[in-house]
Amino acid sequence: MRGIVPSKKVMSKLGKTNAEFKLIEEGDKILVGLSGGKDSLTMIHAMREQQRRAPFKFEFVAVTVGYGMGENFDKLSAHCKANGIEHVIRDTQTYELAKEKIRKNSSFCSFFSRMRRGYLYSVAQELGCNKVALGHHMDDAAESFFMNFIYNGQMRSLAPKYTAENGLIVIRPLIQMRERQLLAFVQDNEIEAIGDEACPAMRFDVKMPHARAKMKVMLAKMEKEFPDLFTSLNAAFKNISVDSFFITED
Ligand SMILES: Nc1ncnc2c1ncn2[C@@H]1O[C@H](COP(=O)(O)OP(=O)(O)OP(=O)(O)O)[C@@H](O)[C@H]1O
Repeated sequence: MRGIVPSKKVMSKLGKTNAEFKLIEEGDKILVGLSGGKDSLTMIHAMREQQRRAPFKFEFVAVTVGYGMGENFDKLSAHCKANGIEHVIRDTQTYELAKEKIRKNSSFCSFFSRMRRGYLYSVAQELGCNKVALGHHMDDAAESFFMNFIYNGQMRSLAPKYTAENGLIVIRPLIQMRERQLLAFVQDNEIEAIGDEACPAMRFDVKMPHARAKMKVMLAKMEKEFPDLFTSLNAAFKNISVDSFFITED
């Protein structure tokens, strides 16, 4: 089954990122995290097409983690089925476990994300996957970079590939793509994506993820002033002069 094919630009970025960071390799079995948002939806279609084109064989399965909030994933399942993509749904008690945090009005956004990551890893192991793919893109990497810089005093971003403590390899095939490319993919193909309001943190009137929203606004302003900002950031993330920072000798 051919299914929906992402644009040439998306496929070429995926191919280049794959080759550059050796993300997908012969014999891989990859768990692809599918939230139902535009990013992970683009990712499953791009990987499906990559599987068709690549001269090597790999398998993948889309996995959706529910938060125990009565989410309905029927449409998402039907979409995967119609496009010949294996889809596994796992519901969890994350919401129940997070209630205490919600009562205390403390940040539970990161709690959801930590719990989700843990579930994704255990499902990956259960399904015999050696890699986990996440749909983060260049805008996410830039926002994370500036969030860490401004709020935490750290120089960190989102790596295209790393090995988690449990030995699973985490890959981010969309990391060199812009968010607007992913939005265009779902719009052009009239794919119904879950919007930002589906982020569990947005469902409660407490502690919204202000920091990320602020970074988005700041980056948009900077990009207006410096149109090549993201191209530069992408290059800078590969061109790090560690020696030029304040490193102590011991
Ligand atoms: N409920 C979920 N089940 C499975 N994987 C998920 C889930 N939520 C997020 N992920 C994975 O983690 C990645 C990053 O999550 P994040 O919350 O930043 O994305 P999102 O805003 O839901 O975006 P997206 O548009 O990718 O779906 C997603 O792209 C997806 O690969």
